Amino acid sequence: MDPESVKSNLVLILDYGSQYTHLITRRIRSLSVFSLCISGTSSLKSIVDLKPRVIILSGGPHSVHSPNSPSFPDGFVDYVESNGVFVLGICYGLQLIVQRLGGAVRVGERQEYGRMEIEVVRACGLFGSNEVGHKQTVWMSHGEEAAELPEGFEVVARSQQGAVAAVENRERRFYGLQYHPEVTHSPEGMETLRYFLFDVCGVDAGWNMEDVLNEEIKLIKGMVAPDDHVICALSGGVDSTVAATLVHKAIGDRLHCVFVDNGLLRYKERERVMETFERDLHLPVTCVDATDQFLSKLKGVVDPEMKRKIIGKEFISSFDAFGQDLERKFGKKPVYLVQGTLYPDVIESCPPPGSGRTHSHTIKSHHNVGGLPKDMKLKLIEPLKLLFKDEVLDFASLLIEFCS
Ligand SMILES: Nc1ncnc2c1ncn2[C@@H]1O[C@H](COP(=O)(O)OP(=O)(O)OP(=O)(O)O)[C@@H](O)[C@H]1O
Repeated sequence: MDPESVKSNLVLILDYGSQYTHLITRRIRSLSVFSLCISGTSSLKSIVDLKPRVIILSGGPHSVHSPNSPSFPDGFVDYVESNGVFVLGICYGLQLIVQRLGGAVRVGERQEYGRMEIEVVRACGLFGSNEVGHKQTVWMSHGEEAAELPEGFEVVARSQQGAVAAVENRERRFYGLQYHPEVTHSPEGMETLRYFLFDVCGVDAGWNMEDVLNEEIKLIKGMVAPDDHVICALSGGVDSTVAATLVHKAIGDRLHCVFVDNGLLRYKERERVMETFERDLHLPVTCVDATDQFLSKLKGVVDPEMKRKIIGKEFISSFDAFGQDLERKFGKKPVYLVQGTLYPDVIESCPPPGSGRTHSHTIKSHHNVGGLPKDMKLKLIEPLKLLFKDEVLDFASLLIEFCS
């Protein structure tokens, strides 16, 4: 699928702090549809800029009645309606829709936690061809419930206790599930997400790792000028190795990898790592023996936090020295630093919604040794920053095929 089609089928998750939000993102991707997760309190502009086809409002630990409970921005409803964007609220997300569109949410007499049975009470795209009367087990986790629906909304499923379990307003393209379809305790949950995305919203599937790989190579080639040099610090772990292999595929030997032996490696780790890089991955790597440098600085230090800081600082100084060597050799300072940042690193570096801390749109990159210096001149290349770990493993298998 070409990058434009991927973008035009984007499913955007607005995160209200549920422990399952990443799982929703992951589940949607497993249906070959690209999805991104941003804070539920993001500005309207940051939502509009992404031009999502579908928006999912996640669950969260809040009450819609709390004064500081997180919500979508003003103008959101107008925006989605005038652009034909479909919206699905899950748990707290459903309650937000109900409350903000003129219905009422109250503390339920029947607070529901754990496995429950729900019954379809009205034929609806969310449940595909399942007819009225179809029962399924779902995972509930809510204290409040939709007590009055906004005008034009219909209940399409109820729990065994009679609480609202699913709602829709087809005309306005708003849908809601009080339960969590993304968890395996809702065995038919994936089917429901599938019906919603493909039958209700008409999303096209087709996002795949091969396209991601080709697109990343294209991006890196476009970004790094022909006389630019790039550094990558390799730990021997999956993330930096995959990132480096990809960048090497894109720019060849203008990538310079460094592996630092800090004297704290496992038995024969240095030999094993270097052999893997050279023999199996054909990745040129310089091994820096900094054992004395690290161990002399760590001598006598017992506080673990202090040790961590010293190690971080010494790593940075080893990378600096490596950069200077390259500058002497090529007559130009390296311009970029490759990092194996993953999507969870990116998401986790945003403050949780409702925490009172402001959401930052500049996502900080925190995947590095002991923190990068604030005045660092190197620009970052983070080719894996939109992928989850298991996606990186798929990506790696593909990359190995691609490189062999
Ligand atoms: N011995 C080392 N030599 C060079 N760089 C290193 C070394 N150890 C760690 N790094 C760098 O620091 C980053 C973060 O280190 P950390 O041990 O937290 O890795 P990680 O998050 O598990 O990722 P990875 O899978 O790449 O190891 C690594 O990705 C790598 O860029």
